[in-house]
Amino acid sequence: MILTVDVGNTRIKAAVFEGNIILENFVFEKNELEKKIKKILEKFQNCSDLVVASVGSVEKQSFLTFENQLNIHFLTHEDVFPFANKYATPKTLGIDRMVLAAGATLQFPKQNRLVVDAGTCITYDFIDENDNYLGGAISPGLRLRYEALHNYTAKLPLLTFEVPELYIGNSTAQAIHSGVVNGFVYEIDGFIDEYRANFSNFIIILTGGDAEFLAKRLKNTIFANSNFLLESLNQTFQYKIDND
Ligand SMILES: Nc1ncnc2c1ncn2[C@@H]1O[C@H](COP(=O)(O)OP(=O)(O)OP(=O)(O)O)[C@@H](O)[C@H]1O
Ligand SMILES: CC(C)(CO)[C@@H](O)C(=O)NCCC(=O)O
Ligand SMILES: [K+]
Repeated sequence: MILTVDVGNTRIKAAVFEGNIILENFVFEKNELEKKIKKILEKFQNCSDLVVASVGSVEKQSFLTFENQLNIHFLTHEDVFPFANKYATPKTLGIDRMVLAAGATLQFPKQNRLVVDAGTCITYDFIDENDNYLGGAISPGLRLRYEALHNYTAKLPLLTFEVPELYIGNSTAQAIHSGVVNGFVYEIDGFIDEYRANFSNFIIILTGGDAEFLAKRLKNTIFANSNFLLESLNQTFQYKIDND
């Protein structure tokens, strides 16, 4: 059994795998990290390896208390990945994006792949059919957009996600919901259209905290899987074992 941990900028997600099957999913806050992992390992005593991708402030040290229970793999740029990294600044590429790209490369061989991760930030990652990672885009995620409008103005309230009734928002609240939620959907559809116009033989994978909502709203049809990063962590680890 493998315990995979995704430390995002907002929260931590984890899953226990037996082969390719998820036995259980977990979501928790950073300050609960040690307590929660301890609990997971009490329940799943056959876990042999812990695989972590962290883009948050959690460092490798936070996992070392579990070192005598199982092997710790804190993924970095030094690990082996199944694609050629053509990013101009490969060392600053987020480890979550590298893991997503690895999952896309391994799961969807010999085709162009676009991974859209709608989390704290929206990230777009493109790996071509020859397994070259080319880059993509980073933009503010849904909640970040609501927060930015409030934090950087005097008059805009902090609202939480609500599906707008209209695209012509007829009140402050409806205008904000329309701008944030419709803008978010239009952005993603716009990017997908652009990629589709330039590449054929093409798969789009959608994941992240807002994937479920998006899957219903996008005009483009896509492969949506909220667990794609955790599944990709499991696959990246298997790949590392086979190729190290
Ligand atoms: N309970 C929740 N807490 C925070 N965000 C949530 C929650 N449920 C859904 N979301 C949505 O998920 C988005 C954050 O996504 P996610 O949890 O994947 O971010 P994250 O933990 O920072 O991960 P990553 O850094 O990998 O994007 C927010 O925009 C928000 O709309
Ligand atoms: C963009 C985020 C915050 C998304 O989680 C993460 O991948 C990150 O911190 N990336 C570093 C910058 C880059 O990927 O080029
Ligand atoms: K993200």
